[in-house]
Amino acid sequence: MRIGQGFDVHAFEEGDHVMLCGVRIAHDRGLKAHSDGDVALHALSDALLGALALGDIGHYFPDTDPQWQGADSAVLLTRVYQDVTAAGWRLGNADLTLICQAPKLAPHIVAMRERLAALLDCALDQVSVKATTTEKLGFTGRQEGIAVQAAVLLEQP
Ligand SMILES: Nc1ccn([C@@H]2O[C@H](COP(=O)(O)O)[C@@H](O)[C@H]2O)c(=O)n1
Ligand SMILES: C[C@@]1(CO)OP(=O)(O)OP(=O)(O)OC[C@H]1O
Repeated sequence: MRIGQGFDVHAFEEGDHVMLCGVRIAHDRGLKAHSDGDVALHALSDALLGALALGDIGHYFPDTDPQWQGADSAVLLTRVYQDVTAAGWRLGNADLTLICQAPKLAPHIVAMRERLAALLDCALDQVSVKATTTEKLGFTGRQEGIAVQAAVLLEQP
């Protein structure tokens, strides 16, 4: 077994939605990024890479490369997971904590888990998505951005 963890932050900017775990969520702000800004998929991708000591997504998909401008982070995650499976590993389980004061994420948790399960070709109970505020403290509490922590366990089939 291998364990990995990932962490990512993106700041809010003007916009009308955020992408989280591949799900489009209406909001009065967007997330500033080179890609589509899916901070949750970035943290998860980093956790998968970290589990196998393969580096990070900035190394795989540099934000200086126009190829990844506006990229769908689901495509990036899929590429990362292809490398994981090609190396002989598969997901045991993943657990994500999404940290923001807003938007309210509870109504979207099931859709996010379903999307992750589809992207990682696994069962729903292998992917957990949780949300927490920081009680209005810090940059997430001031609604300046969203942070995500991800943990994964990989197994060899
Ligand atoms: N953006 C968020 C943050 C939290 N929730 C849910 O609210 C509940 C209370 O959160 P705490 O800050 O006290 O940890 C909890 O059940 C979260 O799932 C949310 O929906 N959206
Ligand atoms: C995804 C990539 C590539 O488009 O850019 P961003 O969307 O800015 O995201 P980040 O988490 O800063 O780093 C990974 C990237 O290089």
